[in-house]
Amino acid sequence: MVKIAIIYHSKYNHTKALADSILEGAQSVENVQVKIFTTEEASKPETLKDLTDNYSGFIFGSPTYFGSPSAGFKEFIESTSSIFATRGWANKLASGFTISASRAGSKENTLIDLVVFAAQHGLTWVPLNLLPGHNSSTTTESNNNASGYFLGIGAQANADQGAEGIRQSDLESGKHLGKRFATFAKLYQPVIEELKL
Ligand SMILES: Cc1cc2nc3c(=O)[nH]c(=O)nc-3n(C[C@H](O)[C@H](O)[C@H](O)COP(=O)(O)O)c2cc1C
Repeated sequence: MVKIAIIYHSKYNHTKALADSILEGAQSVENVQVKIFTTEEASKPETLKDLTDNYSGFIFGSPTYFGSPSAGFKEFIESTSSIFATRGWANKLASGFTISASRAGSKENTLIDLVVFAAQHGLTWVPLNLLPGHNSSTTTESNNNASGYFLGIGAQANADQGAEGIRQSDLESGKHLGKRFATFAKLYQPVIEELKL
């Protein structure tokens, strides 16, 4: 069974809600097992070993704090140093998502940081592949990928609300990414096996 993991950090549950929507999309794909981890859980040595030995791909999620991944997510990044050194994640798949209060809010920078993290591990990045949803006089924020990101999901949540303040269209984008990533992981599995060190 192909296994994928969603690994996220969230202080106020916005990133968590987005992670849950990705989980829902990924679970709709047969013969793929998907598990969700907080960065705290994922950083434990035994979990890192399990992720390295048994998983084919990771979807990374962090809120955008001051235009970059949160300190919690960065701690997770740094906990993977020994895997980096032994190329334990090389040729597996990765994708990513972030959320912030502003429509833009410097989210692109967070996504780029996630791509660089993945590239340093030799992970192969799966982009969102949704057209920008809200870029004309006839579109609204209720269209998927309303903020028009390409690398991954750049979602928006109102600063004065909990998970109910997240755009529904972003949660739909989450389901899209989960389903797309799980499908990729299933089809890509022979490549991962072929390229195993
Ligand atoms: C320390 C801190 C820094 C933040 N920096 C940004 C930012 O750079 N851009 C932005 O649009 N929102 C920013 N926000 C708002 C958060 O990105 C937003 O509330 C997000 O949805 C929180 O996700 P979480 O509930 O998963 O922690 C910041 C919030 C905090 C607490």
